[in-house]
Amino acid sequence: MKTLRTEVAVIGAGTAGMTGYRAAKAGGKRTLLIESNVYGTTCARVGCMPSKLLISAADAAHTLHAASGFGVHAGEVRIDGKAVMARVRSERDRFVGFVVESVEGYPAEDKIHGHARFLSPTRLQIDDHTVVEAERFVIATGSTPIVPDEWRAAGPRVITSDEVFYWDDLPESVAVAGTGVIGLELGQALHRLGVRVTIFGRGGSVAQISDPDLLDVARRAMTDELDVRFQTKVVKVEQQGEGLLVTSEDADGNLRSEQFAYLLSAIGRRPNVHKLGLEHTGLERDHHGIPVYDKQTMQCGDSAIFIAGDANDERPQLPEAADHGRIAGDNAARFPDVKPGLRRTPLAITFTEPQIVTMGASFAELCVTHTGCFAIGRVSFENQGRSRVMLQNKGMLRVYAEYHSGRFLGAEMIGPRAENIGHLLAWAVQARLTVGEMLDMPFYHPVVEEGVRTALRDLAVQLEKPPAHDCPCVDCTPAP
Ligand SMILES: Cc1cc2nc3c(=O)[nH]c(=O)nc-3n(C[C@H](O)[C@H](O)[C@H](O)COP(=O)(O)OP(=O)(O)OC[C@H]3O[C@@H](n4cnc5c(N)ncnc54)[C@H](O)[C@@H]3O)c2cc1C
Ligand SMILES: NC(=O)c1ccc[n+]([C@@H]2O[C@H](COP(=O)([O-])OP(=O)(O)OC[C@H]3O[C@@H](n4cnc5c(N)ncnc54)[C@H](O)[C@@H]3O)[C@@H](O)[C@H]2O)c1
Repeated sequence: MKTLRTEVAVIGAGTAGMTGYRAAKAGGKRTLLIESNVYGTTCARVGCMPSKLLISAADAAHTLHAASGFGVHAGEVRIDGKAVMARVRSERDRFVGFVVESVEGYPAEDKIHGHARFLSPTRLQIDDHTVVEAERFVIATGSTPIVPDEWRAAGPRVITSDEVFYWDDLPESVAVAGTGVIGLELGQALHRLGVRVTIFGRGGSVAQISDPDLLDVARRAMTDELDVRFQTKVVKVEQQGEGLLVTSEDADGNLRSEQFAYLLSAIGRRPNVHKLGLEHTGLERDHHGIPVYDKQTMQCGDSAIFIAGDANDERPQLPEAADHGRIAGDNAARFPDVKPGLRRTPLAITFTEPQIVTMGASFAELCVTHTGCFAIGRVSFENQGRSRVMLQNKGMLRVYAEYHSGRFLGAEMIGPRAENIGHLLAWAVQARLTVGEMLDMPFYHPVVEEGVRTALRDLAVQLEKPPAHDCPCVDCTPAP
């Protein structure tokens, strides 16, 4: 058994681990980066990039279908599944290549391959070949898709997003479990590429939306196009021939069994904190087993251990993993003189059509932090000028601001160009603008942003009224 001594050990070479490694090195510390799997990160290999590649192919197919609404007829649309998947894989490999190249640029003596597990607060076991003794640690171990054991038992046709981007061809049919971000993004993309898709939602949630009024609009938008069955659970999965027999149960207890080529489990991801030997660190952990940590410094208690990225489950998105990693690596180098790092305004985008975006404080969060003291403005995109012009007139924006100060707090939206509007509004939240200041900004014509102005004007009117005796959260039941 080899023993290595270092100042900082970073566990996991994903986005958070790579930025953590670079920050600790920039802080002047001898740093080891430990990875148990292949290099390339979840984002580039099986996450953000390949999913957006698949969605772009689906958008191309959809544009052809939607063209007839403008009187433009493209003829018969033919989707070559092998060509679609070949582009997804080859472009994905290109992105992965850049990441791998970066890691290859790190000095060989800084990298160890193997699964890391804590033996004590200062020692790690790497597989069965090395013990690493370190003064400080960054846990950046990412997350893993959840698949219930009883589904897994039905064999290899039960898959997760990890497998989709290795397909050579598009399958005939896919059942998707989960109406979260992954279920809706991939479910809609596959549907638009000609795959028979049914999406099962055990409740009524739609991606990250928490505003009940918006949820209604979003459920309608999704069911208008897709076979989404809300309040319907997958209760049994059996292997049948080449595929699967999936039995579901709706809210009235009706059972239905259908054949699909695959079942895609998109019911969430679990932080990789369970096979890390955390019980040997003395760290306090929450009920999910995640060490209790400070969201500004990423420090676990007052220890020399920091946690970053999906591993801490705070905001499991790529830009957050990078920020967490930078803060954790920097503070590992500075320990014990840790300092708060830059945390940005929350921004989450679901790349469905219509796109879904939340930024700043969500409706559900405001119901806790601003009970009775936030106002709501809204706009529907159904009759919004530019949205109708583009035949994308679906969705709604709900904007929130604080009474008295008029400060803009956040928004939730499903609608056209939401990825861009989300950025605009997130910047306004971070700049601590008031609704009045936002309305003083320029708005061109005819643009979707004029819809934002309508919502802000509505919000300004609501802010003029005295706060309702009823908290606006009377209908604030937790998102199902
Ligand atoms: C299908 C999909 C689509 C997504 N799309 C988007 C998107 O559009 N936009 C967005 O912002 N985010 C998106 N995300 C989320 C984003 O990919 C993740 O939040 C981000 O990649 C997490 O980075 P990370 O560094 O925390 O984890 P990872 O990149 O997973 O890195 C963790 C690393 O730790 C290693 N590891 C784990 N345990 C150990 C151990 N004990 N010892 C050694 N190594 C270990 C793992 O092998 C892995 O390489 C998507 C995710 C998925 C799955
Ligand atoms: N565009 C993006 O930024 C993007 C894209 C994909 C993934 N991601 C990240 O990946 C994370 C994981 O995505 P996800 O879609 O797997 O999780 P999610 O938390 O977004 O959604 C999981 C869904 O599964 C449902 N569910 C949970 N248990 C279930 C069960 N037993 N049966 C049926 N349904 C069940 C939940 O109600 C929820 O609707 C997200 O939180 C997101 O941060 C981001």
